[in-house]
Amino acid sequence: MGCFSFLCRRPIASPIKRFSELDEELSEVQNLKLYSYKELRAATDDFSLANKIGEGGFGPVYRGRLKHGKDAAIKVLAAESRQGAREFLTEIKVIYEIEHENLAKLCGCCVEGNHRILVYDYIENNSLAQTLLGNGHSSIQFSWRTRTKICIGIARGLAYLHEEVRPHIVHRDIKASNILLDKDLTPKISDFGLAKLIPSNMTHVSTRVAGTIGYLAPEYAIRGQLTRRADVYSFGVLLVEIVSGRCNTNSLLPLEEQYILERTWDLYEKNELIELVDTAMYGDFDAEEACKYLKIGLLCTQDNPKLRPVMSTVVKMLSGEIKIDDDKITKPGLISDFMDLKIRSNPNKTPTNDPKKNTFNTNTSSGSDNNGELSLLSSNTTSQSTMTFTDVWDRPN
Ligand SMILES: Nc1ncnc2c1ncn2[C@@H]1O[C@H](COP(=O)(O)OP(=O)(O)OP(=O)(O)O)[C@@H](O)[C@H]1O
Repeated sequence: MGCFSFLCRRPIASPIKRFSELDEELSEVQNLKLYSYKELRAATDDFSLANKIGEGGFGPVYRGRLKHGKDAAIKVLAAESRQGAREFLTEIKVIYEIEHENLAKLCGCCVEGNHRILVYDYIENNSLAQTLLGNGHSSIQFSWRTRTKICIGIARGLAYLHEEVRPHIVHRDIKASNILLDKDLTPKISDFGLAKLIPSNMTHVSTRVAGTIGYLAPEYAIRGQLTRRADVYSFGVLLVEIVSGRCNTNSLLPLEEQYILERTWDLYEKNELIELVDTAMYGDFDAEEACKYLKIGLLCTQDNPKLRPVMSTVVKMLSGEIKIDDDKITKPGLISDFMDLKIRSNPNKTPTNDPKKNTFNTNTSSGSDNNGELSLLSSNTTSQSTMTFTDVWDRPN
């Protein structure tokens, strides 16, 4: 059995050089609210550990109170961040001045010396990864009604990005840790650092592949051809996670249950989809609607991207405005089928169910900054294991 590992080999450019090139682009963003480092330092009590609320691939995130009493989430680009200055700029260019009930609001940024900091509206109830999929570490009860509201909200946010904003925006990293919940549990899509703008005269863009294993559409992961249907695929995976209350991959389960899409398809074929619905609701849900949601998840993750519905249609399906045609569902696309690859954890590492730990990044274009190698980027939330990722992919005989 051939076995090879993909390590992070991205050369780390001098931050000053990277910043000066990108600052020029930043100056083109109109009406950008700039915060001083001093103000953000005061808001977070000198970036104290007590105010730290999380850590992603970008760097640490702090809760802070701004001058006028408004709470903010303050995301500091870490010097060693693998997402880096480019993602900082993308985030600003893509979502600054875009407002929608289901999108996290970027209020402004700080660009002083080597400091690069993003400032967002503070969203009270953490992410879906930390709450619904957080293995009981949250006191929030996700009733069936709450789940439907969350699914429809995310779908609306995506439909807005895909179909209403010009040029259209593909998020590229839709996943449970990028869906934040406000005080009313309204979902807010966050983290636009990987987003791409699709010019109106183009059906797709060819790009370096980035996203998270388990949510990546196979045709995008393999060929790097990005369309809005790649987000639809990721949404489909997320939808099944929300209904089932489990992560897309769980290596602690029996083999046939480990991968959520394989499991969903298997149950769909046996007409037993109800088995997948989260037992944490103790049977208190609308069974027909829950199975319909799972079928919509399957429609969104079909292997042929053209068969996946567009997000405005998904909104209508979820809200019952249009009926779904059961007979039209075809098998989900799985990266493992596509590449004949199975993903397994490094045997020396404790298996993880943390959906936040598998950010995938490969360059399909020539002249890449990592020589076209596949790499797995750590996006750990724990401070111990930042950027040391050595997962192994196995190629079966
Ligand atoms: N606007 C916000 N309001 C409240 N908390 C936030 C906000 N933005 C981020 N957070 C918190 O910070 C954590 C880290 O967020 P971040 O977007 O940097 O990384 P991530 O999505 O968890 O991981 P990755 O970088 O791999 O996508 C989130 O899980 C959340 O708990």
